[in-house]
Amino acid sequence: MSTAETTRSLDTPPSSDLVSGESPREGGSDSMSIYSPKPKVIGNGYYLGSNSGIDPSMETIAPPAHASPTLLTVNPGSRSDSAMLLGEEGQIPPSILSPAFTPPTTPSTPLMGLAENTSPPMLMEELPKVNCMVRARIPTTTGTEIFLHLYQNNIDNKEHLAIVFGNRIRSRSLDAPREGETEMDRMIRGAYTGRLFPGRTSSHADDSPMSSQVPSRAASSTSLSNMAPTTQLTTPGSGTRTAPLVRIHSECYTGEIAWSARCDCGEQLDEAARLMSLDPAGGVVVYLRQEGRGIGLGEKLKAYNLQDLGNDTVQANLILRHPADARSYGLATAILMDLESVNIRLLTNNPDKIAAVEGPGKEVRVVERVPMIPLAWQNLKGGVTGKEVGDYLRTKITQMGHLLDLPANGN
Ligand SMILES: Nc1nc2c(ncn2[C@@H]2O[C@H](COP(=O)(O)OP(=O)(O)OP(=O)(O)O)[C@@H](O)[C@H]2O)c(=O)[nH]1
Repeated sequence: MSTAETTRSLDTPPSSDLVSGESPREGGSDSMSIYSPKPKVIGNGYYLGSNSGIDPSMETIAPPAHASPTLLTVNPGSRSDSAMLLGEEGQIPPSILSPAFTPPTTPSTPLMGLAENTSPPMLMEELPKVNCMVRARIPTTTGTEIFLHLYQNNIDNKEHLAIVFGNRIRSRSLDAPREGETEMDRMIRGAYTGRLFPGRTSSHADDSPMSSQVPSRAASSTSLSNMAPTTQLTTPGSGTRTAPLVRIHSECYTGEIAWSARCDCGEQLDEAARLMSLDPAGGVVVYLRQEGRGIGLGEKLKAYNLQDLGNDTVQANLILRHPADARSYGLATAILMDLESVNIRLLTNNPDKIAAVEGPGKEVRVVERVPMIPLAWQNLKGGVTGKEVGDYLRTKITQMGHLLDLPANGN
């Protein structure tokens, strides 16, 4: 399934009309982030892992991505490929340390050093507030119909998305009545039950001939509060599975749009969609606009050049003064709560993502992890292959703790 349309930027200012997660608390957005390793920050801005030979006492708060770089002296005893880039004096040429021109707007907090990569992620103190602005039915090229939900939030000005499979999952914030709106307004923003058809006049009643095939949840505030959740707790691996499949997917322009074989992001998105379209419990792809593990597209492209110069995906981020992973998942937690999908089966190999998406108060529960095994490693067609993706996957396993066994053939 093509994902091009889901990644087009529609940046708008954050809305003041936001619906909160279930247990909002006081606090600033600076505490929003979780998940990623905390970098060592040298001087006013260079990140290195704890195996860098740098005095750990120098660890401090990460500066903004556009902060001026500070040159770094590396430990001569641990000279690596990346250190080779640092020049004869062990210093990074200023030309490498250009400011981030596409800094992420999703806030993230300090991250842990690489050696601490497997320790539990810090959880945010407060979930962001999210509001589903509009929803629309998308018939896809595979024949599966999806409902695309567009969200605004109170911590960045990006429009994050939820791609909903099946007809059981609805957004509370979308369905909530808005002051002064007409039935036509509701239908135009997607707050209808069932299916739209020419001449339909009510968002609630569905008198279409296809009504038996579509959801029939009423969309009033009283009926919403009485609604049963779309998910029920299941014992993993047994019984009827009613928890939806969920994929928390981070934007990857290169892998989803530019046919990149450097990563498996496009393959993962397609495979998640395929699995969800087959699953009776339905599914949600929460599509977070945190390109390049949160560093932005421009910085990711620089990281690719550094990879071509002999560094791996983690080293490249570090050389560019970014953490190995700058993402956060509070928005995903809040969106899943809004979709009343609080017991989920999560498609991931990333252990930190599991802990992070559950939220500070376990607002969401991952009742099962469903691994994402690269198609090529299963000898299936359609997978991304090649040296670059092989190196990338190996680094994620060996350095980022991803729960995946390297294939015996070393593919
Ligand atoms: N900085 C950087 N980001 C990358 C690189 N390759 C892919 N990405 C980004 O990584 C993100 C996807 O992360 P992955 O590590 O593939 O997967 P994950 O979400 O951590 O874990 P899974 O749930 O198991 O897939 C997307 O935002 C991509 O744009 C790279 O070499 N450098």
